[in-house]
Amino acid sequence: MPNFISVQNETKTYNSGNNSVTANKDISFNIAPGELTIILGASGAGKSTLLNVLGGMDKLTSGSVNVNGVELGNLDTRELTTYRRKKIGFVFQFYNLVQNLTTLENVELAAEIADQAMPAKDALAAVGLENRTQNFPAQLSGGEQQRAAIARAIAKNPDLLLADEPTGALDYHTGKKILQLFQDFTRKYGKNVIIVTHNSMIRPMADHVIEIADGKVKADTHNENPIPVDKLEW
Ligand SMILES: Nc1ncnc2c1ncn2[C@@H]1O[C@H](COP(=O)(O)OP(=O)(O)OP(=O)(O)O)[C@@H](O)[C@H]1O
Repeated sequence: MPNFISVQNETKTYNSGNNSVTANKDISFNIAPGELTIILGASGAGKSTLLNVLGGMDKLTSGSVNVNGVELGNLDTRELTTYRRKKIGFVFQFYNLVQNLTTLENVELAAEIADQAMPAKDALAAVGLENRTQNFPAQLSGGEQQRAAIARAIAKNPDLLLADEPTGALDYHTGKKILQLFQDFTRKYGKNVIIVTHNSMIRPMADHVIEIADGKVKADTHNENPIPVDKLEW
């Protein structure tokens, strides 16, 4: 089976004034279609940089990053914007919902920019928020806001769902329910999810674990039998 993602010698250097930081150094790995992947590493290891490159929010400095046949290094800024809008769903640690729009409107807004969007109400039902569609983000708990953010991401019907520390602001039980949604999403739709985290305790839930340290790949392993999130303890 061809790879869904192929990263070869990806390097990302940030230059500001006289300073330059190489956040990703010669990173290489492959991801198969339908995999739930965890990118694991300590703070500052370069995880968010890698996720931002995969999601088209940042341009790689050198190497090659191919996502579902799209060679990201060949895209200009406009093409990268189209890629980001149409192909990728994002979930962030602090939800990033638009505060003056209702839950439903937040999801509709994202669905509008995608080509094959799912109805916003269906996406909200998939995350168990069908009864909160008219509430504003401030009227929802943290866990509910993250559900809304996941609904917003999956409503785009993306090729790839990227989540950066999606449980970082949530308590243990709420965080677990959110992780369950990601696992359900991959299993139900056969789509790829990549979760970036520093929490190594959740690694058994993934099909594939890529460990990053000091901007490099430290380990690249697969779980033969990933554990359902409800069986996971940490
Ligand atoms: N836009 C930027 N400009 C300059 N340096 C940056 C930028 N983004 C990240 N860096 C630097 O790149 C390195 C890796 O950062 P990155 O955010 O990718 O790490 P991380 O593993 O996601 O860390 P954390 O878990 O704390 O978010 C750090 O030294 C960081 O300061």
